[in-house]
Amino acid sequence: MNSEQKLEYINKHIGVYPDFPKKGILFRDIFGALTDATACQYLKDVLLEHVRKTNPDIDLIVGLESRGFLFNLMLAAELGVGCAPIRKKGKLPGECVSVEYTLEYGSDIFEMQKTAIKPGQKVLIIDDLLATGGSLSAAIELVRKAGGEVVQCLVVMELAFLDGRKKLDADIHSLLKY
Ligand SMILES: O=P(O)(O)OC[C@H]1O[C@H](OP(=O)(O)OP(=O)(O)O)[C@H](O)[C@@H]1O
Ligand SMILES: Nc1ncnc2[nH]cnc12
Ligand SMILES: [Mg+2]
Repeated sequence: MNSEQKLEYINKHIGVYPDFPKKGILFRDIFGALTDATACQYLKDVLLEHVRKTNPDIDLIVGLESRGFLFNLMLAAELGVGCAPIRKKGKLPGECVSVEYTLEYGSDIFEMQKTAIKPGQKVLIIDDLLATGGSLSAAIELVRKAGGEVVQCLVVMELAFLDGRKKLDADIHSLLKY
C-alpha cells in the first residue's frame, strides 16, 4: 500500500462532527481514527515517511498539548531525537515562556519550559491539525523564545480554506488538506 492509499484510509476513519464544540465548526476528530489498528499503523508510517523524505536536520520534536502529544514521542523515538511539550497554562513546573493565542473556537495560553531547548537546537513542531494557525503561530513563537530554531511544522490535517498557514513564518507541511 503506498502513502496516498494509506492517507485515504486514515481520512476515511477520521471523525467529522458538525457544530462541535461550537455552532458553525466542523470538528475533525483524529481520535476517531485511532481506535482502528490499521489507521494507527498507517499514521505512524505516513508521518515517518514524510519526515524521512523531507529530511529536515532536527535535534528535537515539540508536540502541542494535547493531540500533538499523540505523535511527538513516537516520532522522537523513531528518529533518534528527544521531544518536549508545549502545554496549556499552569501545567508545567519550573520557569516557562508563555504566549496567549486564539484558535478556531476560543483562546488560551501556551507555555514551554525554558530548559526544554538547548540554545540553537533545531526543532520540528508536530500537531494533529492546522485551522486558523493561532496555535502553531504561538508554538513557533515559544520555540524561538526558548532559544530554538523552527525547522519544520508538521500536521496531519490542514483546514486549507481557513488559510492559517498565511500567518506562519515557518516551513509548514500537512498530509491531508480540506
Ligand atoms: O489552528 P488553530 O485554529 O489554532 O487550531 C488548531 C488547534 O486546535 C486544536 O487543539 P485544541 O486547542 O482544541 O486542544 P486539544 O489538542 O487539547 O484538543 C487542534 O488540536 C490544534 O492544536
Ligand atoms: N475544525 C477543527 N476540528 C478539530 N480540531 C480543531 N481545532 C481547530 N479547529 C478544529
Ligand atoms: Mg490541539
